[in-house]
Amino acid sequence: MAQSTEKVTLSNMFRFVFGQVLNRKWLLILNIVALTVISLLEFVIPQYTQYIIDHVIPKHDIGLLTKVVLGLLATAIVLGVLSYVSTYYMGVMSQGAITNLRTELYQSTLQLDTQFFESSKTGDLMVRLTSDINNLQSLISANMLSMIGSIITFIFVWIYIFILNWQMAIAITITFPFMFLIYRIFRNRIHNAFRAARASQAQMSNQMQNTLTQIDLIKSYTNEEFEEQRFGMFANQNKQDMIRATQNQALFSPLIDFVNYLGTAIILAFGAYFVIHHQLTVGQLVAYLAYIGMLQGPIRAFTQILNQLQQSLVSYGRVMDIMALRPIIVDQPNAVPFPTMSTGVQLKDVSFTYPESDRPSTGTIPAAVSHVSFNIPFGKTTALVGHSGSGKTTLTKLIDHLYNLDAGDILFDGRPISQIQLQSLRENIAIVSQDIYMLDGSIRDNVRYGRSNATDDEIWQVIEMADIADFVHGLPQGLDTQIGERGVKLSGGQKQRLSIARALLKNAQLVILDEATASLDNESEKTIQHALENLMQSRTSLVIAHRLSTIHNADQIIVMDHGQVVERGTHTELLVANGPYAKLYNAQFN
Ligand SMILES: Nc1ncnc2c1ncn2[C@@H]1O[C@H](COP(=O)(O)OP(=O)(O)OP(=O)(O)O)[C@@H](O)[C@H]1O
Repeated sequence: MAQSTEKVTLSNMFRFVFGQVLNRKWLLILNIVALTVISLLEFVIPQYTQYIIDHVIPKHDIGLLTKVVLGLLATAIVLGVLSYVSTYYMGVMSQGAITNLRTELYQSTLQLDTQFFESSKTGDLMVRLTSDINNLQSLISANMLSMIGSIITFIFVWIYIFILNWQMAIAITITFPFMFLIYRIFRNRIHNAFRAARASQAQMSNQMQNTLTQIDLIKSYTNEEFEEQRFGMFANQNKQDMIRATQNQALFSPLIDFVNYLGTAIILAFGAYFVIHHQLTVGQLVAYLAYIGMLQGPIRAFTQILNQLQQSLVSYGRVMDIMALRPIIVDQPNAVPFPTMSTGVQLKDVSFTYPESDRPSTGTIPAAVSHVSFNIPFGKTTALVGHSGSGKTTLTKLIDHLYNLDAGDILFDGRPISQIQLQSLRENIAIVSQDIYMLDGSIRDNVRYGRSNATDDEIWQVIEMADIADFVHGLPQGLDTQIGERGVKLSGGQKQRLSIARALLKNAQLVILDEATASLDNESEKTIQHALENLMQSRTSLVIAHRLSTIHNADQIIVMDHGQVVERGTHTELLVANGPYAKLYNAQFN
């Protein structure tokens, strides 16, 4: 997987998030205008009070009082309307931006190579796609936009106090580096604490995900308590990480306040000195202190927002970890569609070792397949047998181009796999494995996943061929019957036949059966065998089987051991040769 090297910095994060808002720039402008007018109106409202106290009451002018009160109410109404407009459109803007981001992240995740998914944890990915993206959403909020105003105020006031009294301005400016230092120290500490908290949240989410999908296993081994403890451990870790973050936040604000008070004390000391020496009037000192207060306001607001920024920054880093990845397996510029086969598939000296990231941390793993050569002749059935771990499934993944080869080549009618368009390749290969995936939906949805534009007639045709038509006819809602997440309402054999119907609908040129009947008993296997024969009929097929009884009739049998081909021939030839195949066979039947 190729990785880009964009840094996780505040400016990159803002560019990334606000990049999503720029295509709605009128909404952004509307919001900034609304927020500015709201601030102005909020400033005006106390002026009404002041006016009534200072001018209306002394004059006993009831007419003026009515006007001023009506003016106050009118201002309040405008304020309310603007506040509604700004909150509503801010929501529209941030939801739109976040939906875009989430969709973009989802799309780029789906594009990634199999290797990425085999080495990632689902729970962690879920957290990145949901709550990490939500954390970015808070960047597009009224608080964040009002920060822009605060920064402008800060700059103006700072320049203004220099003009008023440069000595005191320098004195107050001396406190800024301390604030900056505190900010730097706590920024890292809060950032690290939040990063740890996100990681432990991902572990919690993984644990939940695993438990919910393996609930039968947990119940049958009565491991509820064990899983509860494991979850408790992750939840506790998350609690501690969050407490650490809170502790740092709690320390950070008072420290910044202290430096602020230090500044005020310095101004009071200097100011009083200047007043005593008649270099400053009392009124000027009071005004100066008021301006210092205006300087400190944005700093305090910023320190509060820092917490949010750090959370968002951690999430941004986690989102970018995925956004920055690019799939390695992509179409070459000269790639062509899958050929209409007439000779078959040829594996030539194929070698492959799983990438470093997929391996267990201890021990070295040898090549999963090494120097494998054989043909899968057109229209014939080739069987692949061998001990567990001998590399059979790996070969099917290589044929489906889920991984790049380390060496050698796989040719489809003489055309190298690297020169065939990925989508076209996978459209022309149907894989039925023992892991049956049923979608949350109807029988029709599940079968039609093989070809999205198939008609009901075509669906019935493949259901017929997969020997499951009687069952589907017997259901009250026929094709519309919901089979629920992971097809819980169907037996293993029924699910397998539906997956065969799906593969039949795909009408692929090459069919791969990877232990397709391994999880079924002998009886079910016999009924499915017929469906499988229909699937393989007049197609080029590769069949992996542990139960050797199922591949007697294969046109050729390839025997694998430790990633290498050790024998090949028909069932009869291999029995006569009395080699590894005969050993496997005798072990099963004697
Ligand atoms: N995703 C993976 N990452 C790392 N190593 C893997 C991965 N999948 C398989 N392996 C290793 O590659 C080797 C070949 O595995 P493979 O699944 O191809 O064997 P197999 O013959 O299909 O086994 P079985 O009959 O048990 O399904 C094994 O040593 C296995 O541990």
